[in-house]
Amino acid sequence: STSLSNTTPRPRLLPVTKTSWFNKFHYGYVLTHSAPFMVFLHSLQFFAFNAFSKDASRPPLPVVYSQYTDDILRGLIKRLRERTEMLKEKVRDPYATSPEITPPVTKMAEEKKKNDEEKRLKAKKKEEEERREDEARKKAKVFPDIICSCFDVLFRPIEDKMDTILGSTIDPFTDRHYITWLTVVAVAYNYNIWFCSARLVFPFHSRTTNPYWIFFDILSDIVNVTDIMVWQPRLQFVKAGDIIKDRAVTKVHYRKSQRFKTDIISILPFDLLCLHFQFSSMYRLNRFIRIESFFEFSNRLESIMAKAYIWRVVRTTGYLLFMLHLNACAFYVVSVHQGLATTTWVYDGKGTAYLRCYYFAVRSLINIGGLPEPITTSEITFQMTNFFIGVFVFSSLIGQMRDVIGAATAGQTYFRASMDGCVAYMNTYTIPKLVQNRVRTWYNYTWAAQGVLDELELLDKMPLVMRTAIAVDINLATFQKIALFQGCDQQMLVDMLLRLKSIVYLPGDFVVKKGDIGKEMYIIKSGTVQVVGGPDNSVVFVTLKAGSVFGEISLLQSADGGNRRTANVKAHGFANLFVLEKKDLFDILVHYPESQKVLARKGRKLIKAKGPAAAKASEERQKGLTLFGQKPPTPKMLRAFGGLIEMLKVL
Ligand SMILES: Nc1nc2c(ncn2[C@@H]2O[C@@H]3COP(=O)(O)O[C@H]3[C@H]2O)c(=O)[nH]1
Repeated sequence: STSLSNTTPRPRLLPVTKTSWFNKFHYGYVLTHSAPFMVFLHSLQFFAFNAFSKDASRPPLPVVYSQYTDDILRGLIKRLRERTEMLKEKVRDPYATSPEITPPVTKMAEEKKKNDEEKRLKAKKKEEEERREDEARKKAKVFPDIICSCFDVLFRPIEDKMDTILGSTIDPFTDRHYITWLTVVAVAYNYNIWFCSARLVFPFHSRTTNPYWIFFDILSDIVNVTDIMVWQPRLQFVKAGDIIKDRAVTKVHYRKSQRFKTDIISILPFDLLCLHFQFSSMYRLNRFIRIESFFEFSNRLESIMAKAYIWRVVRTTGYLLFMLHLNACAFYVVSVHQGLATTTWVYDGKGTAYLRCYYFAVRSLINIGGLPEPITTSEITFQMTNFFIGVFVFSSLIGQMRDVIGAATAGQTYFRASMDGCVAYMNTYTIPKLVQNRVRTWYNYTWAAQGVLDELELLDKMPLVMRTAIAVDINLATFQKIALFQGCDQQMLVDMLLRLKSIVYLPGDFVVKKGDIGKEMYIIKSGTVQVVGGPDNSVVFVTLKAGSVFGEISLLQSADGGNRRTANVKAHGFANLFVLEKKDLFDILVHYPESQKVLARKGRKLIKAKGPAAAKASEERQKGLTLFGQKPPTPKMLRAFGGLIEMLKVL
């Protein structure tokens, strides 16, 4: 075994000759039969070597009696070693290749399995959806079932593809993809109503232009069909307050609707009649009834636009232009019917027909005047109708335009009216010009800074949850940074936000005056205020910036009877402040005992921090600059906080 355990070549004691296969076999036979003799010889040699060796501690050199056996055994050991290594490896990594274990488990195989599973689930879901859809359709007796089935088969691949892009259903109010798509549908609708009517009347069809018309007709039809088959069936809707997002149900809901019927009628391809009759846009007039798609586009666009009035103005202008377009078409028809250039009133056939007729329509409908006198009965009837349409329809459209613009500038109008009213009032009571100017400045600055005079009035009609969302969005981040409120309950901060009032102070205005009774505290939204004192309040002790709180001392010490302001605070530039009234603060704190404790602790700390200022003040008092004359010493303040807590407990 000593000789076998080592793979390095060993010195040979016996000469080895090269042998044939027969000799090897024969040699093996001899080896097995003469084994006892060999063992004896080996032992003798071992003892002799040990006895005569100079260095007995050295291990004996291995003896090879048969090169063939030695090689076989070495090969066997090598294979055993490799196998051991492989098994060790397998213990470390279970995915390692193993020859005796059935198919190798790899990550790729796992992924494939996962994909297959996903595909299977998807197919199952689809099957389930189709089954439910069939059931719902049978229940609802959707019209027209055969057409729907045909379209379903045709559009299934597109629907599947859209599933991955759009999701199985769409929220029609917020989904930007849908609103973009509606723009395409609105363009297609406008193409049909403007061009089909013009093509029907004016000589726009010719051999050269017809291919273009056909191309655009087909394009607009593709848009409409895609809208009906792919987009509309996946629009979510509200049923008994629930938003229905199940594709099978939304599809059936659409197909059951009146709109679907109108849509189907609007895309019936009467154009195919052109194959038999003359090419005309008359066969496309059914496309006009899909007007709801345009209104839907208009409403959705309006709801997402920041300045919706711009779209309203464009839309109303569009209505005006379309009325003129229809009138131009009607004028051309009447002219052709009478005979072009037969009278002075009809179109004389010169120049671009559409442009000339449109010009006539503008002059006639908007009652600009300067028109040739109608002569025949049909001319007089036409002109009279035009005047009536002009008076009623156009005046209402123009009135609508005025409303749209008026609504857009309503805020500005309210601000102007409010300011004018105030100025008139000040003039009545002959208020000094200086004060009047300050009032005007306040109006202008407040409008410029906030875009509204009274924020609370604006939010008043909203439900509490909406007001909270808006207040949190605008001010919570500022509040969380205020040292006094850090560690307070978040809900308490939200409650506070809802009671805040925004107010603007002009440069130099006194926000609080020393000795006044403190009824509210302030948080600076923007701008700066200064704590001032000394003769003529000319000494600035502290400048407070956005996010600072002031006016809290007189509020928090009121339980102890000390409810007077301890300093003068005036606005440095324009200061936009939040006001929190004392009553509101106390009402809120009653519900948050933990935050109340935190606030009391913070309050004590803040007062301590203001200690040096008070010390400075006392120094200055000696110099004649009384700043915090009535501010109580710190221990008293602590008692004040204690008193506040007691009072709140009683409350
Ligand atoms: N007393 C005092 N008030 C300060 C100081 N710095 C800022 N103030 C604020 O000035 C405010 C004046 O009115 P309050 O006494 O209600 O609350 C006061 C404080 O919030 C200071 O150093 N001392």
